[in-house]
Amino acid sequence: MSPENKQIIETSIRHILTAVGENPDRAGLKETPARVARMYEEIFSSLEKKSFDDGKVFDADKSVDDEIVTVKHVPFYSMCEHHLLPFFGTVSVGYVPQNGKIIGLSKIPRLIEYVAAKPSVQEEITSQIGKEMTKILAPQGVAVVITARHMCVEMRGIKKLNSQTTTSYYDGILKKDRDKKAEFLQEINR
Ligand SMILES: Nc1nc2c(ncn2[C@@H]2O[C@H](COP(=O)(O)OP(=O)(O)OP(=O)(O)O)[C@@H](O)[C@H]2O)c(=O)[nH]1
Ligand SMILES: [Zn+2]
Repeated sequence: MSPENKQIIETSIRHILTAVGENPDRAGLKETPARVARMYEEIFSSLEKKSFDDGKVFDADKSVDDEIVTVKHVPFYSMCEHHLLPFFGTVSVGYVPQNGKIIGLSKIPRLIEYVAAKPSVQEEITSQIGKEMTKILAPQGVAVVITARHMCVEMRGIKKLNSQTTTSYYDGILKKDRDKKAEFLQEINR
């Protein structure tokens, strides 16, 4: 983020603090605008990256095409685009390789972090992760299941504490083949 844009955030946070009735110059708040600017740079970092460029792919033996690769319950944090409050939970990603192409296992959590690091809604990050997996690997099939808690639902408004939202995206063989889909779901629910 450019120094100019960080300065804009700092000034805006000062305005917000004043508008809600706070004194932005009191000791506890003095550093807050700069802190918030640094935080936004971090949690919205993917807005400055045009695309995900860290999906290392390996060529493995073709027999891997008979497997379902599942990386499950990866924690994530994002910010809802309606209220700029956090929503967070876990993501499980499964795919069936094609032509022996497999992705480095750490790259799936990296992809999740990339997709989540911007204002968003849960449904969109679910399908974006699935579509990125397809772009990187051209697998026979992909599945993404996200379960999350939304602070905008829990701490304000309707105030439904501990409620959870689940979203899922299926493509290819994991959409069409009931047995494969059931195997994936059994694995993530085990
Ligand atoms: N579908 C979906 N909705 C979301 C997500 N995050 C927040 N929302 C919802 O976005 C909606 C925004 O509704 P509005 O009526 O414009 O805003 P609001 O007056 O603050 O709504 P309430 O939260 O009902 O008080 C709310 O129903 C939120 O629960 C998300 O990831 N997906
Ligand atoms: Zn919200």
